[in-house]
Amino acid sequence: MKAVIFDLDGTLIDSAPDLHIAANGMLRDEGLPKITFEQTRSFIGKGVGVLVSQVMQAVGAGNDPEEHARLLGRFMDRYEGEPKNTVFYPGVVDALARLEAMGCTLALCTNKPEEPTRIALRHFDLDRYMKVVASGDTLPVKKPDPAPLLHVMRELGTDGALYIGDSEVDAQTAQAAAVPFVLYTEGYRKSPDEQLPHAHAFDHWDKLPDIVAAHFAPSEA
Ligand SMILES: O=C(O)COP(=O)(O)O
Ligand SMILES: [Mg+2]
Repeated sequence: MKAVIFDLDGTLIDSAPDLHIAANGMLRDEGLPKITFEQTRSFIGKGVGVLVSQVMQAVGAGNDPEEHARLLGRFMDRYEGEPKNTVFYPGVVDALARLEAMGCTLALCTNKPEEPTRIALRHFDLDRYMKVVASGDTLPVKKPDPAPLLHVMRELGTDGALYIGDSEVDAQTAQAAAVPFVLYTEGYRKSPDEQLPHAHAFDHWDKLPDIVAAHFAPSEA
């Protein structure tokens, strides 16, 4: 099986604008100061719980667990609707269609919680491509733990795959799962691309089908 598993935020879709609007809306409700777009962007990748902790830390709102749970609830109330300012990265839909036509089996492994993942997949008509979906709360652990990625592979019934993602968390997850990692360089990573262990990298989705084809091509030997 040619299994290709994708990250969501920063890889297929640029969701940072909606996450930023939800974060600043929550802060405004609480009478707390705003954060910058760059701050929000840098807080994406480890799930909404970590994002809200980092927002609280950035505005000096402490780290009390009850306060965190309350603010997370307020954040989710604002985030969970239809995405309004989230867009595909250029070329994603064509690339997914080409991969499918090449006989690849596609799946998703994201740290975004199940409900907003479901809404985003439906909104962007991505659910038709993804045979298996693991979200941030599908298992008790999230990426960079390898369990969610291994879970997707088990559900697909394969022991080999490629993982496509944009961040340090995705690179670590793939490494821990012993799955080759393909880095999309235009997402939310904070380190230079050479510091993220990867088998291949691409900066435009037009380039991914050839990378996948070469990876799964039978070797000459
Ligand atoms: O919810 C997040 O923090 C990131 O989600 P991702 O795993 O799709 O990048
Ligand atoms: Mg990501």
